[in-house]
Amino acid sequence: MALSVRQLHKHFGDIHAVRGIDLDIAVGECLGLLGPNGAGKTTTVELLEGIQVPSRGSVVYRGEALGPRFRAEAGIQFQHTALQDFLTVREHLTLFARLYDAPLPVDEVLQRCALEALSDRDARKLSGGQRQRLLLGIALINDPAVLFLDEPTTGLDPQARRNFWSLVKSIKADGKTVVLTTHYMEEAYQLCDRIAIMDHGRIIAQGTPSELLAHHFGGAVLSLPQTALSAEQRAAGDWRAAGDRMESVVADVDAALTALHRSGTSLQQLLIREHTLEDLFIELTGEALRS
Ligand SMILES: Nc1ncnc2c1ncn2[C@@H]1O[C@H](COP(=O)(O)OP(=O)(O)OP(=O)(O)O)[C@@H](O)[C@H]1O
Repeated sequence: MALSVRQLHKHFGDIHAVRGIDLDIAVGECLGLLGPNGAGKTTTVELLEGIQVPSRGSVVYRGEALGPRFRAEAGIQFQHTALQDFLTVREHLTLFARLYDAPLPVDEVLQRCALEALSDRDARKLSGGQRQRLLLGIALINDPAVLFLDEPTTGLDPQARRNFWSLVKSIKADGKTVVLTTHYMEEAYQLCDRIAIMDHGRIIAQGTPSELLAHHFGGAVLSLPQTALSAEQRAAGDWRAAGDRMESVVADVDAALTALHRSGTSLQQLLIREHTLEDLFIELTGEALRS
């Protein structure tokens, strides 16, 4: 295992932010931590990074407590406040490279993160996506074995987000272990081999995306325009609003369609789709992820 966590707890005064987490992250795996705001994702990642000290429990990296080996082999993508005014992209990478005994050549990291054309630009003049690529470059400067990305694409436009995903995929292909927190279901689906869903400081489900879906759902999701359902049906609680339509998670599609047909509901505009991770997230936490 790259990282093993046992019975991890973190208190901030009266707030019990992390409440007994057990987690194993295999070498070369990309693990995604998902959860609603305040679930404890950032605190958990900071405990894994050694930035926060657990109130109770242990974090072990390759069989050892977090120590010099972990610090040499971990890469952390910081928030943009870590960037210095007046320094260029290249100067940032050079500055952070000095912190390590055997950093990667700055030019290699520039190329890796598609920053070559921006190397002399003042970091304050970067777009959101370019800044995230610089922060990723800083995290990669020590050629880490394990990379931590905390909400790396929040606030990026869809194109910049996709570009960032391609970069992370190429880094994964090098065999690096990646720990990622995200609010974006598609990001988790695209990048993560395994997903842990957190709520109220606990992991409430974990597995590969397909395992999670297979374990929690049979059947499918039915979708009808709101106008196709009677007020009584809408109030019954089996249907939830999804834009101008209503959706219902059903275990037995045949039985559900027969019941709808018998009740006189028009099925002309019926859509049937597979379950997604978003459905699972809502089912488990009662909240929608930010899209
Ligand atoms: N340094 C701190 N001092 C006091 N409380 C804290 C501190 N850091 C986090 N918390 C609290 O711990 C809980 C978990 O916060 P955390 O930031 O880990 O959640 P999160 O899942 O990352 O949320 P978000 O998605 O909003 O970033 C919250 O109630 C938060 O207010």
